[in-house]
Amino acid sequence: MTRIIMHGCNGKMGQVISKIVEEDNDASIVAGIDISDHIDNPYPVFTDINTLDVEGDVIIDFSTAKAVPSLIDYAKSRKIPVVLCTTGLNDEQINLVNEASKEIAILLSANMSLGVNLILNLVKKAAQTLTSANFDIEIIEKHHNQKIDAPSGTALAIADSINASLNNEYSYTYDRSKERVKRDSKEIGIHAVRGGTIVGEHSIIFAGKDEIVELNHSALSKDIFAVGAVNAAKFLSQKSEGMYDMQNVIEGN
Ligand SMILES: NC(=O)c1ccc[n+]([C@@H]2O[C@H](COP(=O)([O-])OP(=O)(O)OC[C@H]3O[C@@H](n4cnc5c(N)ncnc54)[C@H](O)[C@@H]3O)[C@@H](O)[C@H]2O)c1
Ligand SMILES: O=C(O)C1=N[C@H](C(=O)O)CCC1
Repeated sequence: MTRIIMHGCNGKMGQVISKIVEEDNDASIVAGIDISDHIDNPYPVFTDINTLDVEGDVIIDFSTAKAVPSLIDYAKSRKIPVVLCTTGLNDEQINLVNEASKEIAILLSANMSLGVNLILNLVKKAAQTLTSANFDIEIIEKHHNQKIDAPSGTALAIADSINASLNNEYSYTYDRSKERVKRDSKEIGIHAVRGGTIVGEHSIIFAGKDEIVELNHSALSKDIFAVGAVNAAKFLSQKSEGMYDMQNVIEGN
């Protein structure tokens, strides 16, 4: 039985995970943490992480980037692994996470779904083949109107995966309205759309002379992220210090 502490338990993802775990015989949520305590949960909820006195095997985090430093401090002090799913972390917060992974197990992933993690691999092959024939690369992501960060963590992870396969020679362009110039061949355009209840859509467009190759992923419910996060929590609860990602969970190593 994996004992989960749910950080951000009263948010949209925290509540989806709470439902998924209720039907899971191998996991339970033993405590939640949320600065907003307006929901009745079947586990105790703490509004301040430093008052949490319930033992757990792993923390799942879906909160906000600002909450990450105190979460990491707590996890280090208790030696608890963290599945970090919050997006929009700045460089300082990412450095903090990387440093902490020398002491505890951390799994950092902008997208917990199987499909997006497959796409992170597929884009590498597509980018290598198509850029050698001068194809341009653009990424469009669409999310609900409650999302704070833009572009999505997933769009950035896809761009990073492509760029790594191209010797990190590409730069990212987020806004074409500022300059009246043609696009550079070594750039990846990244564009965000926000509206309604769109769960999450990502399109990677490779546009060449007279042909276009497009890879698409559509999330039809938040359950796909929750299932991935619970699988990751079970996996990570058994691991010692280090930095992990969803590839480790999918491959079981
Ligand atoms: N990795 C993925 O697969 C994935 C999937 C969905 C969402 N996300 C990311 O997860 C994050 C949360 O998404 P959401 O849709 O659940 O957002 P949400 O706004 O519905 O929930 C966030 C929750 O965190 C709580 N919170 C804020 N500050 C806190 C603090 N200091 N301590 C504890 N709790 C705090 C809020 O009160 C809220 O209940 C976002 O960054 C989002 O981009 C990642
Ligand atoms: O709903 C969100 O917020 C999501 N955020 C992640 C991102 O920023 O990539 C993953 C998809 C859902």
